[in-house]
Amino acid sequence: MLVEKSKQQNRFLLLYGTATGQAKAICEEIAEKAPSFGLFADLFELDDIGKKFNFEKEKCVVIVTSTTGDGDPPPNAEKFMRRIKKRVLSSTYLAHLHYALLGLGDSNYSNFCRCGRDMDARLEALGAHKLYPPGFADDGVGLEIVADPWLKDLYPALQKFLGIHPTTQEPVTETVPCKSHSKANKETDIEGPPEKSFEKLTLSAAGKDGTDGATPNRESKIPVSVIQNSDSLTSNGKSTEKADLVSDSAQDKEKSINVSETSTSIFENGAEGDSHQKEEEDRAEISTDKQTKDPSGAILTDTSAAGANIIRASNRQQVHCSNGACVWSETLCELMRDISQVATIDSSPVLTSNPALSDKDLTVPVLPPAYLDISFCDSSLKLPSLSYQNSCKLPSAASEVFNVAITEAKVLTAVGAVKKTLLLQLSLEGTGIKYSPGDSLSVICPNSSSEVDLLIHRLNLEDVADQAMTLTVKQDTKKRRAAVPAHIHPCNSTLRYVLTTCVSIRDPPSKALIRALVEYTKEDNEIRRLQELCSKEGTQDYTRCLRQSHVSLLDFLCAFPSCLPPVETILEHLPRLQPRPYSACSCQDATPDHLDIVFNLVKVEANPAEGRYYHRRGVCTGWLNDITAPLQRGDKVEEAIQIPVFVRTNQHFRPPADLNQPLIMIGPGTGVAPFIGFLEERRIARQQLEEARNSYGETWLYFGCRNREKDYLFRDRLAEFEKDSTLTQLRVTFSRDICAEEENATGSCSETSISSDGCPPRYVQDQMRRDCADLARLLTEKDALVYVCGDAKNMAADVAAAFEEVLQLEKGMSKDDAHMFIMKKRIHKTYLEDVWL
Ligand SMILES: Cc1cc2nc3c(=O)[nH]c(=O)nc-3n(C[C@H](O)[C@H](O)[C@H](O)COP(=O)(O)O)c2cc1C
Repeated sequence: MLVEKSKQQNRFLLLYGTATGQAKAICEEIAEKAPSFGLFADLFELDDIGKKFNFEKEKCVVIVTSTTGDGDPPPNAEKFMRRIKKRVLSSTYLAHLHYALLGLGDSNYSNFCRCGRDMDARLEALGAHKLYPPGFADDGVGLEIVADPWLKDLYPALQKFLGIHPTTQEPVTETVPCKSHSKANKETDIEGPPEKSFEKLTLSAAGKDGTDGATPNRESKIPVSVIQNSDSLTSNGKSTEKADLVSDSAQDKEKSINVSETSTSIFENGAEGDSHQKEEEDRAEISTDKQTKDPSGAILTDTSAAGANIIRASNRQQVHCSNGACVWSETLCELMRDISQVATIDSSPVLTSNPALSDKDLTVPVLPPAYLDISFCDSSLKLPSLSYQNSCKLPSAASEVFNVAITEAKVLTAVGAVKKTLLLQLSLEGTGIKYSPGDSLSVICPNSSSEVDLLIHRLNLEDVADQAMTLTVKQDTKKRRAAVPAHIHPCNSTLRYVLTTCVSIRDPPSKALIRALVEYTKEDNEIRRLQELCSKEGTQDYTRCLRQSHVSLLDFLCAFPSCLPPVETILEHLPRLQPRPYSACSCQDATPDHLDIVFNLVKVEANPAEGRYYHRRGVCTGWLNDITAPLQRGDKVEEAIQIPVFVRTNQHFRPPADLNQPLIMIGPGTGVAPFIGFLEERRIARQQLEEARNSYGETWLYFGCRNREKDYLFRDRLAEFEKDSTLTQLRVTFSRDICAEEENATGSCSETSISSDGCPPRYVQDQMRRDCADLARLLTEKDALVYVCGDAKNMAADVAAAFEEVLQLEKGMSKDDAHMFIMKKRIHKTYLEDVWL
């Protein structure tokens, strides 16, 4: 049908570049809505250029692209970028083309929306014309703040350009508002103008205008009693909605990656690990730091294993009353209180708007059409060998998926350290894996079994969770291009398996999901609050309450006890569970048989005041910690502990081939990981090239941690690198070792410098300022390569600011000039970041 319609003059080309699926989801939404505006989209990846579309012949193009890595194009936009960047192309090459562009990025990264910006500049330089100004949406504060208005302007701009009269628009038929009073809007919204992707809810005094039934107008009246109810609830609110990543298209399927045998055993290991873990030790560690690179943008945390045990041991009564959902939720809350001694749910900030929205009209998204049907076979299923996520293409995979054995698990931090840091040694034997320092290894992990248990319990699905499940597309769905999400097995699997391995249950619920939940909620005050949270007016509330507080689906459902959605709705909206990348902390030339990764065990405590009702750990780090518990204890394991992994290459963040080239590496905490590989490689190259000994470029490393005795990672190895001059300068700062005298007494002199006030520098950037003469010389005279690895939010920006200060102080540059100097280095890829949120 699409092909046929594509021939029509109301067709446009719709292209996306994505690393984790958000740009694709936005494009799918555009394609879905286009027919309502009399338009038809041909949807492709940017890198389908030359294969599925001919850019030279297109006249109207819409592009949505994210940025990944360090300002790089996503993997499926690289070829496109190379094509349009060809120098031979003239300034009129694309003069026939009109385009609209939406860039996605995150302002926590230095190169905000670099790919979108570069693409826009390049298209313009090639003579293409903008349909209207590009949008650059920030995932750090909420994509929809920019994306929604940009999307609103898109259809009229396309209609105008393609000469489609606005009156030829089809009505939006899927607009259905909420259940009780807002149910009233269903019918009226069906009539509503198609450009409205939101339905309007108007509040008025009770009884003034049939508050409960359907009203003929678009604006329905919500009784004051309801408003007061919603006010009496407790909560706060915040930001952005992550686009759903649900429907990966069939074309994404690549050759089957069968990791199920291992995956299954690993998931069992996970559950086992849950019960074995050293709770005492774990409880001593409290950290809210996000340590792993998380492509989905979600905090990596995990449920306490104790939860599962409590749940398993509990007597799960199914009490049916007029409000069954409520009963389930209360039971759940009881369980959660046991786990974490949390306060009562009704103290949740998720429940109260701030600033108050109770007296505001709300513009809420149209009800996304339901499109999945689920059926269960009566008997429980012994899971067959399943391919991971239904063989759906894995983002950024530069290699096949391999099952690798964990041969060693070492705790690098001392007892009492604030965070526990683990080093895992992974055997490469028989895998053929090739990697270079700077590359990452993505670990395919399951969700926490206890969290899945809790979710199944909350959704009242225990009876069917282990039965054979079949997912199909609803016959009468209004969703265009509806398909079972490509990363979910449509049959021969179980709900427990899908919730464990295919979908992300830790992300805050999207606005589209919240809108759908309205339909399955009984209590008026909860309905109103759900409407607020998914409304345009509640954007700030959504960001604060859900995104910034890292509220999970389970937290959210606990806050809304009368909400009991069918699991199909949940599966329609949950994003795909993403693999977690970790920098290689080794060098293949030095240790060909294994690859090391290092990470902090992420922990987030329950905090009802922020809407989190249960203690959790990183999805991946918690799991890895559990399954390696025997290795950490030094126990002998009979069967190898295997995990599925794949390699992610990094084109730029790698040591220079030329040993003469000076480099400055900044890697506090686990940010030091890639530099261990860098230094190993340089050491070997230096040994091999005798002559290089005389012209070896200066090699500086800045490392920072809290305490010298507790979390100085790789202390001995760094000392060895320093001793054999692989490292020419090692600078280490300790943020919590405050006494300068003590430092002097115990520290090695080369590690840290004491200032005239007797205080050692606390952070790497403090130390950098003290080295300003050397750093300025290295930057301006030697064009040293700079590598920064670690936390994006604070450290990376502070380090860049420190470099700029150094240039101002030592070279007399103005603030702007210093900024420009570093900016140029970024553009020339001599200032590189590998950072995470
Ligand atoms: C590993 C990683 C690197 C990123 N690097 C950048 C960056 O350099 N600049 C930027 O603006 N955003 C960066 N982002 C943010 C993404 O562009 C943003 O989250 C976007 O919404 C993702 O869209 P996608 O799912 O379509 O890839 C990065 C995200 C990840 C996970």
